[in-house]
Amino acid sequence: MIAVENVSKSFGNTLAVDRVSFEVKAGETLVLLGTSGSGKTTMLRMINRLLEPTSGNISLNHKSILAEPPEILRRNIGYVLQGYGLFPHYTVAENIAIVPSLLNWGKDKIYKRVNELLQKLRLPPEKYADAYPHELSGGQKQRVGLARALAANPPVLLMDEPFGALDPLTRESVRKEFKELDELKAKTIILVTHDVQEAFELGDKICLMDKGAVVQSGTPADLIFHPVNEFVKSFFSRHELQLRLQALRLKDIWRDLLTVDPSATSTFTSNKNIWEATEALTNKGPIIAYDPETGTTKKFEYADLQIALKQIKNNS
Ligand SMILES: Nc1ncnc2c1ncn2[C@@H]1O[C@H](COP(=O)(O)OP(=O)(O)OP(=O)(O)O)[C@@H](O)[C@H]1O
Repeated sequence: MIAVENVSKSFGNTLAVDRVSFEVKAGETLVLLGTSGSGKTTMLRMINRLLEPTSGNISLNHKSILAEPPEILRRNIGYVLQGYGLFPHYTVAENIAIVPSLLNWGKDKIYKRVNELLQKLRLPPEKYADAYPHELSGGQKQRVGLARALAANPPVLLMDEPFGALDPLTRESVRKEFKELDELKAKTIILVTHDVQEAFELGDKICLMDKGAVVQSGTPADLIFHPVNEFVKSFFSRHELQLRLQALRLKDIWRDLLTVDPSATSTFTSNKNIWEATEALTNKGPIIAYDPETGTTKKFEYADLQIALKQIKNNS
C-alpha cells in the first residue's frame, strides 16, 4: 500500500506539487491525470525518491520511504520512463537485465527471466534478444521498457506516460495488451497520463490534478457522474458518452439482462464495462457473460444498450 500525505514540492518559486494526498491499495492502479505542468511527473518521481518532497510524508506498506536508502527502496519499485528510456548501446536483453544484474542474480536466472518476459510481451527472444533499441518500432520499445521495469518482479510499478510516444492506433492496441498482461494483475501501479481515455481504461482510481493540487480523486464513475466542480466537468465533457459507458459495468445492469443456460461458454465476466461489451458486440455478435458472485450467466445484445443509457441518465 502506498500512502501520500500532504506532499508539496517547490522548485525555487514554482510550487510544482501542492499538498497532495492519496492512497493506493495493494493491487490497485491509480492514475494521476492532468494537463501538462500540473505536477504529475514531479509527484511520481518523489515516490521512488528521484526527488525529495519539500514537505509531507510518503509511505510504502506503512513504512516511510525515507527509512531505507533509495537503492533498496527502488528494488521494490519498477519505473517505466517517459519516452522508453532504453540504453541505445545495450541490446534488448541487456536493457531488460539491468536490475537483475544489479541485484547479482546468476547468469542462468537472468537469461531465463529475460526470455520469459520477452515471450510474455510478444517479442520472440530468438529475434529480439540481441537487437538494439534503434531496430525496434515504438510499440516494441515500449514493451522492452515495460519488461525492464518488471524484470526483478517488483510489487510496485510507477509509469510515466508509458504510451505517450506511440501513435494513437498502436497506443490503443498496446494498452489493450497491457490490460491483459498477467504479470501486471497483482501489481500496485501509479500511472501518469494526460489522456482521459487511458485514465478511464486503466485506472481503478483517478486523481485529477491541476496546478500541482488534486482537484478530485475517486473511481472513474465518481469523477464522471459526480464531478465536484466545473473544472472536472469540462475536463471530461468532450468524451462524455464514451466515458460514461466505460464507467458502467455489466454487473450494474445485470438484473435487467436476459438469463441464459449456464453451460454456454463465456469469456466475458460481469466486471467488463459497457463500452468494452459494446465493442465486442460489434465485432463478434451477442456477448455471453458470467457473474462469479451469483454464478449466473447472461446475454448482452444491442437492445441492452438502451438499459445502460437509461441507467446513465438515472445516475446523472
Ligand atoms: N527540475 C525542475 N526545476 C524547476 N521546475 C520544475 C522542475 N521539474 C518540474 N518543474 C516545474 O514544475 C511544474 C510541474 O511539472 P511536472 O513535470 O511535474 O508536470 P506534469 O504534470 O508531469 O507535466 P507533463 O505532462 O508536461 O510532463 C511545472 O511548472 C514545471 O515547469
